Amino acid sequence: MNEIWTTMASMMGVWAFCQSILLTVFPPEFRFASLKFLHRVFHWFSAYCYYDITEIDGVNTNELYNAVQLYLSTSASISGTRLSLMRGLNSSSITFGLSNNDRLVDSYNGAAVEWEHIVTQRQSQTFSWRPLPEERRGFTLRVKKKDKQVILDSYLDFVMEKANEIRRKNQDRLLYTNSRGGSLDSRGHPWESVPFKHPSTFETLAIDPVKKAEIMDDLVDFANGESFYKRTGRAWKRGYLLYGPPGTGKSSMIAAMANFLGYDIYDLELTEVNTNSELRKLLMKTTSKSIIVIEDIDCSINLTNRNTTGGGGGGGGGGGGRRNNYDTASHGHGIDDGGNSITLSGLLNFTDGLWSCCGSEKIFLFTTNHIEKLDPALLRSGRMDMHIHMSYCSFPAMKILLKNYLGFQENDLQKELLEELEGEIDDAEMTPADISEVLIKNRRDKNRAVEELLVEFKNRVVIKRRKSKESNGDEIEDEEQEKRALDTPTDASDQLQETCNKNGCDDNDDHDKFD
Ligand SMILES: Nc1ncnc2c1ncn2[C@@H]1O[C@H](COP(=O)(O)OP(=O)(O)OP(=O)(O)O)[C@@H](O)[C@H]1O
Ligand SMILES: [Mg+2]
Repeated sequence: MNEIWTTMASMMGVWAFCQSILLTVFPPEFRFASLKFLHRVFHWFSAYCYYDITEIDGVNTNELYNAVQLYLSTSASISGTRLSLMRGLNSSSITFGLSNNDRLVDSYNGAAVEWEHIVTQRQSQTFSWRPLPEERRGFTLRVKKKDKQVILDSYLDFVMEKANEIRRKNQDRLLYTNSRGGSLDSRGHPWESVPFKHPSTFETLAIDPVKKAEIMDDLVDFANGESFYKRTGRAWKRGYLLYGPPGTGKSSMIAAMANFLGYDIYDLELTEVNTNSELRKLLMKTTSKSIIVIEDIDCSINLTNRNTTGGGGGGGGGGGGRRNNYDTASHGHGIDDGGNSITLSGLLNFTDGLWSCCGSEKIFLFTTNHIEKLDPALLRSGRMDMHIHMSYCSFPAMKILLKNYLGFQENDLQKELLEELEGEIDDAEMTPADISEVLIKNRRDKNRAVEELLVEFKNRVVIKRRKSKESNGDEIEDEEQEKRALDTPTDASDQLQETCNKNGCDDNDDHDKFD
């Protein structure tokens, strides 16, 4: 090792000596050409080659730079003497880094490499579409020429992989949003992020335990499926569609999935994105091991017609915004996309096209309250691999809520009470959100909470029966009116007119009915 350093030092000495001779002896016009020549000769005889990894590559942030910085932070913490310490906004731990113009030696498969961190002031602001940082930062990697191949083939991949591992370990997971639409910030990112701290997990999620186990197994298979996806020639991604009424836990399920897998979430607000190419750019800037979510897909843009480029059509809940009411949303007609020209085919390409596999290990997750409004193209296998119905609270799911909210185990409750609850719950059609409200309200008195829940179930069943009786009554009345009209031919046209006025049909339909 010492010998290498001695040789290096003497070569550097020779190089410096030659440079000083050149600068003093030769006239200025020869200096540049001679320096270039000497430089070449020096590198020709040198046993090393050098690679520069700059922080900003053109206008984009160089991910390799960030990865190297993070990777070196683990080695630097052990061996460095002068280190810069960092704690990221979203990080829960401190990382170490090389100070400006400091060096660090690393080894990989028996090959020694040297990293140097180089920071210089940016001379003058060159023209750019966005402001660039004041400092120009980069790493120089020095590798022996004989080790060049091994370093280029696998060391840099190893560095990237290790950096991702460190990032996941150090950093709290992030929730990204595209609130700026598709425009980029000064480091070229279209996404803004905040720490993701949603407490929902599969333990707290009240859904049927068999369904829960199935979903968890599917997620584990996906996360461990790198070789499977490679072998079968499929992009390493999976699509889930969560559908069901509001308050059944669709958003809670997304958070539980992210917490279970340790993935970041990209919450894509489609109404903020104007074009298909903006959508593609957003996708390109998502990282691996992430869940890309589009909530309320039926309300985001008009997705019922592949050829429609926004505006008109019958897709959503109106206004391009989120809908809050399950019942009223179903009557929405048309949609004003406010200049949004994303098409269904743009979205399909986003989830399924060539671009969807940039980066890997990504989950696409759509939610909707109205699965019947979605285009079949969006639902076919391969796009949305698993359709998960989030339904009204079932008896097994209710037991999970009783346990989580009140600390009840199954044996803590009287058998008769449990049976009564079981008998009513399906007819009551209450969502887990409704049930948890009752439990939270009465959580100081557990027994009262359960009694109140039973009362609520019974009330709902009564209301539901009354409503269905009323609507049945209306139907019977209509039928009887029509029958009377047919039985008394002289009054028929008047009677029918009355029925039609009530139901809103036009003159042409009348003839069909009579026929
Ligand atoms: N299956 C569930 N398990 C546990 N808690 C639930 C479940 N469903 C709903 N909740 C509770 O109800 C609240 C609302 O649930 P959530 O936002 O996940 O419903 P959602 O299906 O996404 O509704 P929306 O369709 O309106 O977006 C949450 O705070 C959560 O605590
Ligand atoms: Mg939701």
